[in-house]
Amino acid sequence: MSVTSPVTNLGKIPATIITGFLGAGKTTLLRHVLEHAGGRRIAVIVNEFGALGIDGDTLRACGITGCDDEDIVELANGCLCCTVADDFVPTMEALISRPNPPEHIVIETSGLALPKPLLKAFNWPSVRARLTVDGVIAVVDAPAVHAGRFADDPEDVARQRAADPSLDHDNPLAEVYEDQLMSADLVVLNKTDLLTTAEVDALAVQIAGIIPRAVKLVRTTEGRLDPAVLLGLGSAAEDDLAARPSHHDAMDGEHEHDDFDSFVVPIGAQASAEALVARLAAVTEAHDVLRMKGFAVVEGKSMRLAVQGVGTRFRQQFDRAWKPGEPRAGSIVVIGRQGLDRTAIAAAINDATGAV
Ligand SMILES: Nc1nc2c(ncn2[C@@H]2O[C@H](COP(=O)(O)OP(=O)(O)OP(=O)(O)O)[C@@H](O)[C@H]2O)c(=O)[nH]1
Repeated sequence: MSVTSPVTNLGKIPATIITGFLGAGKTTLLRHVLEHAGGRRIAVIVNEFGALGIDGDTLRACGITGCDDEDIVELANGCLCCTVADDFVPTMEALISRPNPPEHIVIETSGLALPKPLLKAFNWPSVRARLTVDGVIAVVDAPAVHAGRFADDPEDVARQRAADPSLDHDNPLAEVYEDQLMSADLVVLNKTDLLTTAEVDALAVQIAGIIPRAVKLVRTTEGRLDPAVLLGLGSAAEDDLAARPSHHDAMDGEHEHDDFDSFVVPIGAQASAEALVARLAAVTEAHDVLRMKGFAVVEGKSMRLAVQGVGTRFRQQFDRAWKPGEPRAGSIVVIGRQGLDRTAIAAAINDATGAV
């Protein structure tokens, strides 16, 4: 199957931005795109909030034919929206200056990144001359929205607004979520397997109410969408910034993700995958962790265990063999609101007795 680009911005390389909150399913969707790219040369830039490049590693481990390691560029440890000048622009310049430049670039932003500063970077002269934003895709974790994870506590907002009338939200997750939606050309309502059709219908209406433009919304599970739906939107979003309002516009350089914290916990060899995941889920519950992901060594197994947690929902799989010479060491990235008790969380993750 082939994916076509629009004729607008002729000669420019199209770039798709995939945004969406922590754990919404961005990497899963991207992996599906790469698996169904039909031979098209796609370069990927993955940005993560945590200091370990888990997403890049996950994509490399998938063994997609035609997807070379050099086509996956990681910008770890920071949010693209803060490191646009230092990291993003030079990376894009290097990609498009290759002797054999990519036909399409897909950028997976960190779950906490605000897309607007990234969109603005497409107006830097060196970038604008060769690239155009084909589209911004916002991946939404349908069950997380349904559970109210991005909602404000109305009483809390009323109380805080009494002191500060300019207050918008009390929940920093709400601001990141809304910013990501408001920048979108296409909304992907993912993880619909975990809700009823009526619940998904209600979410679609709720989301349409947040976005001030008519934006297409598609529903899916495991990001299983035809790349022809995702690539080739031809939005030239860099010319259309005013239509994509952001909380950040009024924030004068402050970033919502200052409200979040991330750290890495090294873990020893595990007696069992199930016991590890049960322990991680208990720690998540006890400490209100938003996201965990990482790799582990399991005794007696030649394969690496990949672990993914979104809230208390965990998945694990042996994703590939440990490579010769690769240190057999496990680590888990933990992401949550500021104020996480790092010492207690690290101790509980490593406590085989199960105390949290
Ligand atoms: N039940 C269910 N789980 C899903 C679906 N899509 C993705 N997942 C799982 O959700 C978890 C997070 O998926 P990722 O694709 O890593 O999410 P992400 O948005 O890239 O995460 P960050 O990069 O950390 O923000 C993984 O365990 C996925 O297997 C889905 O449609 N249904």
